[in-house]
Amino acid sequence: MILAIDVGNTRIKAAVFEGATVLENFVFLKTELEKNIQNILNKYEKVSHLMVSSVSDVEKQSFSAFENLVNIHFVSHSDSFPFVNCYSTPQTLGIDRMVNAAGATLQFPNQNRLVIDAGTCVTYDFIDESNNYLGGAISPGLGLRYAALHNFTAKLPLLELESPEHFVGKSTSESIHSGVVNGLVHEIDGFIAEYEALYPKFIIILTGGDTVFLAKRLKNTIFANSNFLLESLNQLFQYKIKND
Ligand SMILES: Nc1ncnc2c1ncn2[C@@H]1O[C@H](COP(=O)(O)OP(=O)(O)O)[C@@H](O)[C@H]1O
Ligand SMILES: CC(C)(COP(=O)(O)O)[C@@H](O)C(=O)NCCC(=O)O
Ligand SMILES: [K+]
Repeated sequence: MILAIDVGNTRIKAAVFEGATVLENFVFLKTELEKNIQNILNKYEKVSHLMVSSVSDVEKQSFSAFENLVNIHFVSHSDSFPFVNCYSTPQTLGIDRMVNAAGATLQFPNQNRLVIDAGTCVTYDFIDESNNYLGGAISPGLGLRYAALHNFTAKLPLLELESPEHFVGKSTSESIHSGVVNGLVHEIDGFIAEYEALYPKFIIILTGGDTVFLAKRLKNTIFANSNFLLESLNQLFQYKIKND
């Protein structure tokens, strides 16, 4: 049994896997990391390995309390991945993006793939059919867009994510909701259209905390799976066992 842990910039997501099956999902804040991991390990005594992806300041030492209980693997740039990394600064590529790219490569062989991860940031990652990881884009996520409008202006309130009622915002709050939500939806549709001009055929995977909210608003057919990064960690673990 393995416990996959995804430390993002907003929160931590974790899942216990038995083979390819998810037994349970967990979400918690990094301030409650130790307590939550301890509870999970108490409940699932058969967990033998932790597979961790972190893009936050949570490092390997944060798990030192569990070193005697389980094997801990922190995914790093020096691991082997099932794709050729064509990023010009491979050492600065986000580990979460590499894990998503690994999952896309392993789960959807021999095709072009675009992974969109809508979390704190929205990341776009493209892996071609020859398993070359080409790169992509980073833009602010929904929460970050709301926060930025408030934090960098004098007059804009901080609003919670809401579905815009009108495309033409008729008040300050309607304008903000339209700008943030329609703005990101158009961005994603626009990116997909640009990739389509370059690659006639590719599959699209949407993941991250805003998957469900965004999926129903997009034009294109996509695989929407909030759990894709955790599932990719599990697949990368199996890949590691075969290749080490
Ligand atoms: N309970 C929640 N707490 C925080 N964000 C949430 C929650 N539920 C949904 N979200 C959405 O998830 C996004 C964060 O996604 P997530 O993938 O968890 O981020 P990260 O991996 O960067 O920590 C936010 O933009 C927010 O809109
Ligand atoms: C872009 C990110 C901040 C996304 O983080 P997230 O939204 O998953 O919390 C992360 O992938 C990162 O720190 N990347 C490093 C820069 C790069 O990928 O080029
Ligand atoms: K992301």
